[in-house]
Amino acid sequence: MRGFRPAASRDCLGTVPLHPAAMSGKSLLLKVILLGDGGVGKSSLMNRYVTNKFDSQAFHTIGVEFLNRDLEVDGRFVTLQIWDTAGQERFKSLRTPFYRGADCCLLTFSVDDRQSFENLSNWQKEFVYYADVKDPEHFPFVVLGNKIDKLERQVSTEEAQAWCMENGNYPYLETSAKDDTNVAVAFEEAVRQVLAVEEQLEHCMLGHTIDLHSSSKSGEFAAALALGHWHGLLWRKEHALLCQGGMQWKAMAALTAVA
Ligand SMILES: Nc1nc2c(ncn2[C@@H]2O[C@H](COP(=O)(O)OP(=O)(O)OP(=O)(O)O)[C@@H](O)[C@H]2O)c(=O)[nH]1
Repeated sequence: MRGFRPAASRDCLGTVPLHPAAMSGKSLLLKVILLGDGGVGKSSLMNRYVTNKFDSQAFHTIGVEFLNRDLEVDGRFVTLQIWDTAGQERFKSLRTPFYRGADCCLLTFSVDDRQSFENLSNWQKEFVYYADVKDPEHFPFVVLGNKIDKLERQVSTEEAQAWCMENGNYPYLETSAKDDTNVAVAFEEAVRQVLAVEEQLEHCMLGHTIDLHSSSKSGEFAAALALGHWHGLLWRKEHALLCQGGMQWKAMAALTAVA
């Protein structure tokens, strides 16, 4: 039986030293959130990635906690703010208020725990509802099958990949926080997914800014699309306030001008 430790008392809350790019305000702050059943290894993945430590007797999380890590992905400097949540049902009311403003959701299960895999849909729905995601089809989810170091699996790679394909074509990665397998790759993939959405948004905004000055039908269509995106991307609003000179600021400024 594992013990409990209130998130607020965890001594690992905090940040690693910022990269110079982050300190100069050129780093993008991205909030990613780890969701999944209690015991699948969310805290272990976060701690492995940020502190490179693994605790075989990890405590259950109560509420939420977060750690920051700076990284560079495809030439972009990013400060990743990783939010670890309590997976146990009894802590639902403590974790859900923290979903809003997330840029990416890492849906996590354990490959040796079938129930945790079957609960992925519930986690996805809970996130969409409490994060108030207006456009779930385009929200960047990444699915992690953790504990692949364990010999007895209850979920095959093929089955997990099929679920990802059917539920939004999400990237799927198999990880082990214990062995440090694919942990960095998983968080980098989360960043890539967010950046891909950002690039689409920026591309879209550039197009709309030009078209809105036109009185043509295509201009009207572009305006409708722009406003559609505005509503679809309202979930980003709070996050934009947290960004440090990243793309969101530019995108939000453009959207405000359009609206
Ligand atoms: N073998 C193995 N054990 C792991 C791995 N990741 C985590 N564990 C163990 O699984 C147990 C649960 O890990 P946690 O990281 O606390 O799980 P969690 O998802 O954060 O759990 P909650 O805080 O209850 O939501 C701990 O005993 C960990 O040591 C892994 O990759 N392989």
